[in-house]
Amino acid sequence: MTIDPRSVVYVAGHRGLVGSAVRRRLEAAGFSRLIGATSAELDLRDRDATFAFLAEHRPDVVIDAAARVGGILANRDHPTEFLSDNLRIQVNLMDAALAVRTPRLLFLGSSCIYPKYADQPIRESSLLTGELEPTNDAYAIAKIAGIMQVQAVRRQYGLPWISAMPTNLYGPNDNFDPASSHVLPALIRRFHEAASTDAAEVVLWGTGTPRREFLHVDDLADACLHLLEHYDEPEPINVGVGTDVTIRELAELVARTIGYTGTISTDPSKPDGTPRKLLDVSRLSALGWKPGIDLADGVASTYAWYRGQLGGAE
Ligand SMILES: NC(=O)C1=CN([C@@H]2O[C@H](COP(=O)(O)OP(=O)(O)OC[C@H]3O[C@@H](n4cnc5c(N)ncnc54)[C@H](OP(=O)(O)O)[C@@H]3O)[C@@H](O)[C@H]2O)C=CC1
Ligand SMILES: C[C@H]1O[C@H](OP(=O)(O)OP(=O)(O)OC[C@H]2O[C@@H](n3cnc4c(=O)[nH]c(N)nc43)[C@H](O)[C@@H]2O)[C@@H](O)[C@@H](O)C1=O
Repeated sequence: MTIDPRSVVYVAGHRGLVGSAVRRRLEAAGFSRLIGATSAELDLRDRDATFAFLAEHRPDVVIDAAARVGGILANRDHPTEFLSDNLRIQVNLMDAALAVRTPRLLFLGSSCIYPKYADQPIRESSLLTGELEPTNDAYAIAKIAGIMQVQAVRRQYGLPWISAMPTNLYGPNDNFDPASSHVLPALIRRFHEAASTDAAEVVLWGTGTPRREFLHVDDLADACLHLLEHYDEPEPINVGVGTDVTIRELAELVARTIGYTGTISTDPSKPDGTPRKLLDVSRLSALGWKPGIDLADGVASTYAWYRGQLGGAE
């Protein structure tokens, strides 16, 4: 299924890590009729406003990259908002898209939808086979509901909507706030500040032993376009790189990239989360897609981007 570059594409959440990368990828592919709205302009939790926006623009394609997103502590400490906001955002968006019969929609979930102790690497068929990781169960349940909504619309209305489940992402426009960010931007900031101040020690949350898989967001954006053109099944499809590292290994890579030579220690009073969540990407590979940015290069370019954002504030 080729997507005509003259299509009207609504990227919900276009200023975020994922949405901004998807926009860049679509622009590079010649799409010129991209629409978007900030959360201040259109709060997707507002059902009437969301219906009015979709009725006005009638997009050919909707990519849902709008969500309340955060790292392990933000998820653990704000389950109410992670459940309620995400349910409302995705239900309103998909109901409004259904009302105007949007022909193609991509819903983005996350690898945290799978059971905490799923067999590794995690196949899509692991969904709903075991207990969730408690630090992000509220968020995961919202995302699982989104997958179900896509499947229900496909079954009842025959629209070729799809869901993709990315692994942990990073890249430009990530959230670098120490309290609410994911691990990779958190470590870039912490090691940068430690190197700048000659700090003797950098402390990692948790034990440093959990394993995570990291995908550069430009690769995810490329995969999103590939899926819109090549994937049309009700099951969600995993998007990852197929390899993972321990958090300590990630920290050592970030330290090397930044030139930090002090001690790296751990704080086991902070949660580890799930011990491992490596995605099985064989279904995506069979569609002819593979990632292009390796982790060391991706960390280096993201660090360069971060420094660029600091400008004169360093
Ligand atoms: N980051 C990661 O590691 C991963 C992310 N994902 C998924 O990718 C998607 C995007 O995540 P990511 O880009 O990282 O998140 P970001 O926080 O970077 O971006 C989220 C975007 O959602 C928008 N948004 C939030 N709330 C609302 C609202 N009420 N109304 C309208 N827009 C809203 C924000 O808009 P504004 O800027 O205008 O406020 C923001 O641009 C999510 O579905 C997430 O689950 C999946 C796996 C891993
Ligand atoms: C994408 C995914 O993101 C979340 O899950 P997570 O993978 O556990 O996310 P995380 O990136 O925050 O942590 C990864 C690991 O890293 C360790 N860690 C060390 N030091 C820091 C640190 O400084 N910050 C953070 N955040 N983590 C740290 C941390 O203790 C953990 O062991 C979900 O809530 C869910 O929202 C989701 O879908």
